Amino acid sequence: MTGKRQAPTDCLEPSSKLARVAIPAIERSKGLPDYDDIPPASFDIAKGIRQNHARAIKKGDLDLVYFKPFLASATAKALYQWCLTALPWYKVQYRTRGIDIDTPRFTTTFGIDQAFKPGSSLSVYERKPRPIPAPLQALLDQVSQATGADYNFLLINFYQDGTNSITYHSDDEKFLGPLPTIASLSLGGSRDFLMKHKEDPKRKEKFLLEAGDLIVMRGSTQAKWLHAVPKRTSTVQPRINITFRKALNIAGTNNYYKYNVGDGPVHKLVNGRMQPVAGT
Ligand SMILES: O=C(O)CCC(=O)C(=O)O
Ligand SMILES: [Fe+2]
Repeated sequence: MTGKRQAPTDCLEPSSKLARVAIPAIERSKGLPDYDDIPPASFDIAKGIRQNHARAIKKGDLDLVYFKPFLASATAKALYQWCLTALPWYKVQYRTRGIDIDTPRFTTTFGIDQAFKPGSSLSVYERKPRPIPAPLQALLDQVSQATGADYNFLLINFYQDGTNSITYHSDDEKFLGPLPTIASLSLGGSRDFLMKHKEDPKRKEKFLLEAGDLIVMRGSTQAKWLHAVPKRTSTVQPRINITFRKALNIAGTNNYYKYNVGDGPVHKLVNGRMQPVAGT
């Protein structure tokens, strides 16, 4: 796992946690805010894409593409601020194998799996899926174009400070299919991104992910490697990470909303810190 600083329960956090298809208006459900209220963005993602900054990192069963950066600095900043203030955030708590888990970061997600047919009932889902807000759909389209892969979900993490983390895991759930491509965009403060091989402990990688960077994990990377953003005791600036994925079926939608939205309150930024918002 990620070392001594990791809270023991953090180690048990499941790895689980992204529609080019337009999602129809979704009926409101209790406990979910009105997503039509997500404000539009003043920036134009398409104009903020930096070209020709991609490097392929292929070492046996490790298959990465690192865009450093993918977004121009001003666009990365504007997107960070917009995500932080416009999106509903959650701090999901759940019980697994008899242990209470408090997710050590804030999360949110948008999207619906590929099996969903527009017009069919959404009641089969454990939690109502939410349409991808326009600025994030524009971003998803650019990431899709640059990486040559399709995505239908965005999973978004907010690491408020060094106590926030994601433990070693791989995004290898069956509902992603074999050899999934997962693209991961960093915004805000820099954080270390660690990778280690599942079978060969000598094989390790470390990347300092900075604002605007996009790292893409492809091929057998999820099957053979783990990745983590460990806790830090040194001062780190708040960071947002957006991952792009393609869930093939309902299991993906149910899993992603369970672990990234859950049933608790929405959190918003109040005086620079995330706070639960009363009444939501
Ligand atoms: O924050 C990051 O860079 C990694 C996030 C991640 O691995 C995940 O959400 O599955
Ligand atoms: Fe991951």
